[in-house]
Amino acid sequence: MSGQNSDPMVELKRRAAEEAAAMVQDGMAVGLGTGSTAALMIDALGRRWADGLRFVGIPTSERSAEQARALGITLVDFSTHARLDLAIDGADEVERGSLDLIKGLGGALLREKIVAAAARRFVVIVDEGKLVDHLGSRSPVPVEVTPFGWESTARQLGELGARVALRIKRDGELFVTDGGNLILDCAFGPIEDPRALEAAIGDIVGVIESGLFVHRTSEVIVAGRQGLTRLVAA
Ligand SMILES: O=C[C@H](O)[C@H](O)[C@H](O)COP(=O)(O)O
Repeated sequence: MSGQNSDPMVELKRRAAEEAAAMVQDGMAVGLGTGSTAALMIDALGRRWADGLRFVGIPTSERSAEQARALGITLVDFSTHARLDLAIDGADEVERGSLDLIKGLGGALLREKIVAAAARRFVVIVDEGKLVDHLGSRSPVPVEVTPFGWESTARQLGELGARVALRIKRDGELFVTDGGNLILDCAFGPIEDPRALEAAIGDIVGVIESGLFVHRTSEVIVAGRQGLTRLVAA
């Protein structure tokens, strides 16, 4: 992920990732997100680590763990760090105003949500194309479910008004999360009340977690063609 890229938006996302990485201070416990934008941030942290910054990280996926480890970053878990100073991650959609999110198109939503919930500050980095007026406008809501009975779980998610698709990889194999579960991508269209929908999804037996992140975001760093913008939760 390191090195120069000729795509101007990737360069802007790299700047946003660097700005987020600059928030990490010596001695912090930091949640390390997942996805292409979070990978730019982990790269930026790797450069700071090489310059002498010392912190510990809890990764939100095996992918991010591997990347961080390769950069020499010390990784820990919740047994020693039940509370994190900061977590930094990408998102699939960010609702203007509320800064509520949809996450999980990369399949890491469960660990990402656990890490975000444990963090004193949760900072999100996105490009401006991820900003929406209503969550669900473009992205489905990924829902992690147990493999046992997933068809029944899918039917109940459908009854909430979603078009439900079991996630399959490009090679035709089932997508299986780091936790060994399945993902149901639930297209609801624009969501009027994300908090109520998150609760309704969570009530369905077989659901482990949804990719709706409501009232969790502290700050969003947006990479746009005009430069970087910081949006702060009210
Ligand atoms: O499960 C994946 C995560 O929620 C990602 O943070 C999200 O999908 C955004 O990824 P990207 O930065 O690659 O668009």
